[in-house]
Amino acid sequence: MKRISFGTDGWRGILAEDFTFDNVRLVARAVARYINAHNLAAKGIVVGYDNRFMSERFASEIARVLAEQGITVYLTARSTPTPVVALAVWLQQAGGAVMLTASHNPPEYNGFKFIPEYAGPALPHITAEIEDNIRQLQGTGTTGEDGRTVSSKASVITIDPHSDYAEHLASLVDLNAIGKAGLKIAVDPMCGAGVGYLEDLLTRAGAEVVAIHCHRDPLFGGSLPEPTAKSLQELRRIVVEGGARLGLALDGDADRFGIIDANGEFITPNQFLPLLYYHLLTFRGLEGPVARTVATTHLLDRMADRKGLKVFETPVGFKYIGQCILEQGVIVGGEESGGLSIQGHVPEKDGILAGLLAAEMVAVHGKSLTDLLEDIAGEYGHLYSERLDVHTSPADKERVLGVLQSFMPEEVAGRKVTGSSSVDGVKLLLEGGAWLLIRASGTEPLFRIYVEAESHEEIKEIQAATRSLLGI
Ligand SMILES: O=P(O)(O)OC[C@H]1O[C@H](O)[C@H](O)[C@@H](O)[C@@H]1O
Repeated sequence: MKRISFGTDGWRGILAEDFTFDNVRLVARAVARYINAHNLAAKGIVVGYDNRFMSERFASEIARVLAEQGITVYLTARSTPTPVVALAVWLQQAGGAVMLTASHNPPEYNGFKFIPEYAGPALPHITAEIEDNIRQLQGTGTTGEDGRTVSSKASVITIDPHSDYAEHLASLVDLNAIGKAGLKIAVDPMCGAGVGYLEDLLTRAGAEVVAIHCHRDPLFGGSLPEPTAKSLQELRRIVVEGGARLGLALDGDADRFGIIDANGEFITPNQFLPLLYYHLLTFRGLEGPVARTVATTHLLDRMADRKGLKVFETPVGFKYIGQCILEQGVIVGGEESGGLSIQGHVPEKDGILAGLLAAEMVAVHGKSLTDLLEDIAGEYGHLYSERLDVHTSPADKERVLGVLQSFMPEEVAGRKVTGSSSVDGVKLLLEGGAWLLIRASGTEPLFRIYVEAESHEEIKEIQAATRSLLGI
């Protein structure tokens, strides 16, 4: 059996292979120990789940195990997005949450996220404590207990935070403007836990909504519940043929966003984050720093620099961005993989919020996102970015990790290395404003090579040179 560990965002495993009832009970016991050790049992814990195979059964088993350990459980009445479960921690003033989801992974996976009391993804010292608890429980042989004979010491209360969440979002987004603009918007929740959320909020705002993939399908129609350009072809077609002003998509647990503009172009997170920061600074008149991961566009830095504002650069993982939202007063924080949140919201990424903000921007500026991008390029110049995911064999992975330990070339593709960072993986800043980052993914068995430069040609050259330097 594979060692149970929490990666970039939670423990993920293949159903029936690693993700078994025994293991889920074990991890739930480990979380219970954490909650009890920190005197949070009386505050209770929220348990939510996505639309994956048997997620509801896993969730009720977790609820049972936690209640047996004397912890009050707030179990969601139906599948619920990760950001809604995070908000429920605030609403219930709970001691944390467990969210059953493998996010955008293939259908054969399920996963277990722990959201502590602060309502964002768990920081490494917290997941390390839970992992220690797992090892201790394994050591005492209590691993696979099914505990059915023990009676619950605490109650399991059913909750449905949908309407409170909708109300909260209405305080963060200008729904009136969306309604007034009479936008037609196509929505694709990709059969995930976000089904019903964007459709409901946009319809209530007064937009005309066309929605696809609004039913539960644990196989996600044969593709991945990941809102990328590749997987949003159908949404793209509906936007273009149906004359919609936007296409908005979510991943399997609705914490990530995917956006299609009126002309059918996929707006990457690295394009959307600067658009949003620009909107908040100029239109909403907010003034405050921004947080981005080390893998996310430096266009944000250009905007912040112009206003003398700070940029927080974090390792990959929204857990770090969430902390900047909580502690550094950033007005927006996000990452290239499609996560963002803003001041006033939970420090958890929220694809529903991101989609609504995109609609607000189109409504209030009266322009498409592509046109707004051109406006920004006029002021701050063009920056393009691309990520290459490179699979390696386990042996090659070790070799590449070894090479990366002292990877400091003087130049890459004929461009001098002018600076470096080891916040996460190896990041090299190149003359002329380009940069590259190589790191091992914490959620998939591969390396990611991220490059940002002023042209696509430059990106290709830097990618090729990096691959040949690393031999991958
Ligand atoms: O690059 P990885 O380590 O695979 O992480 C990619 C992404 O995985 C999850 O979705 C996390 O929630 C994100 O914060 C992270 O950016």
